[in-house]
Parts: sequence; C-alpha cells; structure tokens
Amino acid sequence: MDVTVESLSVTRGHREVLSDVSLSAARGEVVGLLGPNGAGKSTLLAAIAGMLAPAHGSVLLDGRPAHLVPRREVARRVALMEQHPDRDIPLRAIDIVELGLLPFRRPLARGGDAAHRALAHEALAQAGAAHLADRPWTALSGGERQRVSVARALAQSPELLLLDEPTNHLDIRAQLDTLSFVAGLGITVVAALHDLDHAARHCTRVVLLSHGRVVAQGAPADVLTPATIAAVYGVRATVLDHPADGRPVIALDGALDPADASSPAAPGPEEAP
Ligand SMILES: Nc1ncnc2c1ncn2[C@@H]1O[C@H](COP(=O)(O)OP(=O)(O)OP(=O)(O)O)[C@@H](O)[C@H]1O
Repeated sequence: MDVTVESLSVTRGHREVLSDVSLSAARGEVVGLLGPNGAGKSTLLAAIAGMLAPAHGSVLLDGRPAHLVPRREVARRVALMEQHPDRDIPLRAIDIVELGLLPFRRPLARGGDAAHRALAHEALAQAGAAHLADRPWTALSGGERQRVSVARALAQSPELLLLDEPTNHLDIRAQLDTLSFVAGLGITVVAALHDLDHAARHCTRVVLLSHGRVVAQGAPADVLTPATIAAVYGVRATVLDHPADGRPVIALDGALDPADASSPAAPGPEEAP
C-alpha cells in the first residue's frame, strides 16, 4: 500500500499537534518516525490509520483519503500496533491475536474459527511468542505483551503495518528479530522508534519530527547527523560509519546545554572545546 501525507495538520484538544507534515511511504518501504516525546509520532500514526481527521491537508492510502476509507476495509488492510494497548481483559494471548482477525470473519462461515486459530498460532510463532499462547494477557510481562501485540498485527497479513515503538519492552535479541522480520515482510511499514541505531539499520527512510513539524527526512545517513540530533534531541552525538555496511552508528555523548541545543548547527563532539 502507498501512503502519502500532504501538508497534514492535526488538532487534538484545541491544540495543533501536527503542522504541515508531508511524507510518503511506497509499497515495501520501511519508514521510521523519530523525534522526542510529544513530537507527534503516535498522532501521525493514528492519522495515517484514518483514526484522526486532518484539520488541514490529507492522508492518502493508495490515493484515497484515509479517514474516508470504510473502517472495515482499513481494519483488513492496515494493522496498527499501538504503544499502550488498553486490554486488561481476562483473555489468553491466543485470543488477543485472534481478535485482530475479527474484521475477516464472515458471518456463519464454516471452519472459520479453526482457520483463524491456526493463523493466530502462526503469527505468535513468527513473533517468537508461541510459548505464550495459553497464558493470560494480564499475567504477561511488558516484553511478552509486546510480542503478542506484534503477532496480533502480523496475523492480519496487512498491506500497511503501523508500529508505535514496537521494541520498547523487548530484550536486544527480540528487538533485532522483530525489526528484521518486519523489514523483511515486503509490505509498507511506518514505525515510531526511539532507538536511532535501529532506525539506521532497518529503515529505508526516516522522518525526524519536533513539536509536530518535520525537521528532516531522507536516508538515515543524511538525517541522523550530529547537528540534527543536537537540534532535535538536545544531545551531543558522534556518528560513525559502520565498518561492514557504512550505515550510521550513533554514540550518544551527553546532554547539551539548552542554549546550544536550540541551534541547528550545534557542534559535534569533535568540534567541542
Ligand atoms: N488525546 C489527546 N488530547 C490532547 N492532546 C493530545 C492527545 N494525545 C496526544 N496529545 C498531545 O499531542 C502531542 C503529540 O503527542 P504524541 O503522542 O503524538 O507524541 P509522540 O511523539 O508519540 O510522543 P512519545 O514519544 O512520548 O510517545 C503531545 O503534546 C501530546 O500531549
């Protein structure tokens, strides 16, 4: 699925939290949304999923305005893995994954339950969570819940996968496995990420947000520079080329003085006195 966001502004609680945001994600691309807390990443994902109507501009899914695509069609073609899934209901992990398949259920379809259960088990296995199938959701750790949430999104076989911080509770192996797997699916992926190294490794393109606006976007090597990291995060960083493939590797060196951080040309460590 192709995603085009054009001059998008979104208002929440009488406040404009996204302003004039434009980006595109072509079929098969993995686009990372980066930026500090409150920058607007989750809001942008919700707008792409058609859950928030634009105040200005548009979100187009394969050329159609997202908030006008029928919800059932969106539910079949787009999977959104939210940051804080609000599900403290007494269900097992396998049931949570199967719930994601509800939009595909045909009324009175024979054998539908068994087929969906098989799909849900397959997705749990892909997410490295086969062993959690019969465990109660309420008794899972943060990382285990995260794996089940990834499985729920995968079970839908979506054409567009929207992920909100998909790795924040995962151990380092699970982080790599999840992102490598997702990036290898060949579908369009838009993921909000905090880890800049993950973004550099797995994303074809990154979009750096600050205060609801796009500060920079492009290939990770072009966007993740000491100057942009300083300007957006207020952090002094050293950016190295990975010896194997040349991708940027980001070493965080320390917090910048707020006065320095506000300058887009904030010095890298090599220039610091
Ligand atoms: N339902 C809401 N009503 C009003 N304001 C909201 C609502 N949800 C989010 N906001 C505000 O919108 C802005 C963007 O929030 P958003 O959750 O999109 O940021 P984010 O980049 O995903 O942050 P984080 O990295 O902390 O998850 C924030 O200032 C936030 O307080």
